[in-house]
Amino acid sequence: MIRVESVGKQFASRSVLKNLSFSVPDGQITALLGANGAGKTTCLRIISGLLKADSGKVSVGGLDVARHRLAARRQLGIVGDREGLYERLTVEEYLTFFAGAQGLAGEALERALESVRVELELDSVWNRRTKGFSQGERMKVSLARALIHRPGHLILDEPTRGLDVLAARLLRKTLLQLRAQGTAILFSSHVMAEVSELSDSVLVMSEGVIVGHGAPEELMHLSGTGSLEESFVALAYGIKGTSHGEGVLV
Ligand SMILES: Nc1ncnc2c1ncn2[C@@H]1O[C@H](COP(=O)(O)OP(=O)(O)OP(=O)(O)O)[C@@H](O)[C@H]1O
Repeated sequence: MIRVESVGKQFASRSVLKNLSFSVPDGQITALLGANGAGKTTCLRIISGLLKADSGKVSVGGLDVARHRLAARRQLGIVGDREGLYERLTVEEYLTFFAGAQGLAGEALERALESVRVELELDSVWNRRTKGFSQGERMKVSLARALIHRPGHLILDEPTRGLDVLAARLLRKTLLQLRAQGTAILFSSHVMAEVSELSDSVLVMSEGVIVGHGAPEELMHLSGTGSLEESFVALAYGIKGTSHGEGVLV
């Protein structure tokens, strides 16, 4: 489980996260929605230990991220929004490097490599240098890197951005398999169809606070709207959509 408790963050005295609290249970997919600039990436970076919160606490698998950063990171896979691949390395070399950094060696390392190669359909690029990789190829390698040590928790920042239909489908299939294996998954997205299809639970963030939390159907019911998109717009912007797509302030 990932727990975010009363987290606050400011940039140059501007509050970006305000007393934020939520949890991401094991074996569930939780979506984090919000308008541009709502604070999603900041929140994901704090959970990942890449950024320090000014106040509050984050734990991953019971480990406080600020106090036990490395141990918490071992329990976490991260697919970020600006992934750097080492362009001179082949996929196999790149993943071997990260697997080594996670303490994998010998047979365990071989098994881990084999497992992500098959699961993420990496055969055709396995021995290619990553320079010039397409968006879909980059995503698969990033996901393989995140999963190489089989973490119990996975965080993804807009993972389907720029992906074609097949790559997005492979990603969704992988996330559903991981959920079935008990992984706690948190992903940010702007794509409502994908959020509806994948999520057990949705968090709607607006200006650094959670303004809605529940199963997609619950949010639709609570906001009295007929679709997740309208429900999101009502919660995140305070605008209730009409059947013509126009909006009125509530
Ligand atoms: N390092 C930083 N320094 C100053 N301000 C920052 C920094 N990082 C983020 N911000 C600001 O914090 C706010 C939240 O940014 P964040 O990237 O978390 O939003 P987001 O919800 O992920 O947006 P998007 O959907 O556009 O990716 C924005 O106003 C952004 O400009």
